[in-house]
Amino acid sequence: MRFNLMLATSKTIYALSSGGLPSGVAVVRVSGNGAFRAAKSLAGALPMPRQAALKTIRTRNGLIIDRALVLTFPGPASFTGEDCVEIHVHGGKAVVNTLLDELSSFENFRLAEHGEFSRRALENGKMDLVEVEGLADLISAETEMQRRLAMEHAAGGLSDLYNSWADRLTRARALIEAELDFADEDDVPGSVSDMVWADMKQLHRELSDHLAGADLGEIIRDGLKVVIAGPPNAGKSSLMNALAKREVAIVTDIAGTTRDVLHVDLNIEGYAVKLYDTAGLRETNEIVEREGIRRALRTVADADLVLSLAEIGEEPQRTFPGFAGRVLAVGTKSDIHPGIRNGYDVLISAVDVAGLNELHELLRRDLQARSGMLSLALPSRLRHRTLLTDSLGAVAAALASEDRGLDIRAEYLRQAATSLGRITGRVDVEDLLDVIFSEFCIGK
Ligand SMILES: Nc1nc2c(ncn2[C@@H]2O[C@H](COP(=O)(O)OP(=O)(O)OP(=O)(O)O)[C@@H](O)[C@H]2O)c(=O)[nH]1
Ligand SMILES: [K+]
Ligand SMILES: [Mg+2]
Repeated sequence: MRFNLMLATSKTIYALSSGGLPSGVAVVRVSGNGAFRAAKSLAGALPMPRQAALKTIRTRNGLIIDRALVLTFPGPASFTGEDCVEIHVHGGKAVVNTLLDELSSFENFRLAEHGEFSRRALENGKMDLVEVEGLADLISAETEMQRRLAMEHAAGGLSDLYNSWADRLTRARALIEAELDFADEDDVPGSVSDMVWADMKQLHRELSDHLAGADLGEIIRDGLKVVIAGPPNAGKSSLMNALAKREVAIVTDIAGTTRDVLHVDLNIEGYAVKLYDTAGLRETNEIVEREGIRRALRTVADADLVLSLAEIGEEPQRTFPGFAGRVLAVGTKSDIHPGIRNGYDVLISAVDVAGLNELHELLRRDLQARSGMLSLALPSRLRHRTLLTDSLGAVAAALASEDRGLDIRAEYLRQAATSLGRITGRVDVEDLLDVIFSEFCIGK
């Protein structure tokens, strides 16, 4: 790990780590080299590390704040890597405020900044960047699939993969260096290159497959963007309200009712779905409506899936400018058009729910088809995608420059490993020689 322990002189931080007040219990967390000193002052003798004890918490003036569970976690075997203390008080606003006030009065103490406990964990090598991101996602996860994806990241599944790839790149370079530097000596196996490049081809495949999962990772994390589009009065806003189970959008029989893009978050079978209602598409000179239509088309272009609505009997639009994804043709108002079925993927009515269940089922199946692979070691952020693309590009460049010098090809592999290292925040320092010496007995 590159990060060093430069925190010896830094401040001890504290914060309310549990949710909003009032609550049954509130957890105040303290981290830093003053944590135990403060805990002793507040609670008297401290319990054994990692064991809870019920203590009376007092200000330095002897005022009792509360009776609370106190836990200590000596560094470096703590979340942040520093000495940490948890105080579980009753979750009253005044209780917590008095405790935080008291903590603020200790020398070199201050309120933690956003994410600062995790940041210290990162700086102390307790977690890498992907794990920190995973933890943040885990805390904000609202659907089961978001939770599972975040858990995979927080638990190091993705980091392990990137580290193993970075190790392979390092090893490949070590072998190339060996070939360059010690080509005359007997101990270096012949045709090392063949081995290296076969493995790099394989790595290239694994990287591309992994990148192909980025769409899904981002969809699970950010939600599938489903956009309702179609002509005025098709029943778009009525569908939005029916799926949201509340009156999000204004519904009238006036064509051109919706102007702004409206949005609700849905949870469909554990997947997050972002549903958008848009202005009815038609030719118009009315300035406000035109702007609404421009926004509608922009939203469609950014969609993962479009629900193209048309009142039964009308032709649903099958393609949209700038959108290459899946379009579901939805025939609306089935209650007043009985018996017609052809030309639509699903028929719905905002006044009875039969078709809505079918639409729900289509969405569920679409999401499941996208997540056909069940491994959730997927990149889930643009940052991951960008660096993975860089890494893949560098491996491809190394593979493609057969007619160039080995040193140039090795340099590409170094770049590939650096990009992977940037994802985890673990940009490898040079341990090339270690690898060489461990694999060959060059120092004879
Ligand atoms: N009978 C029946 N009427 C419907 C249904 N869905 C919508 N309507 C009616 O159709 C009219 C238009 O509905 P909206 O939901 O406002 O249509 P929209 O596509 O959002 O229209 P714009 O926002 O103007 O583009 C309203 O009078 C609705 O009550 C349905 O399933 N059955
Ligand atoms: K309308
Ligand atoms: Mg509308």
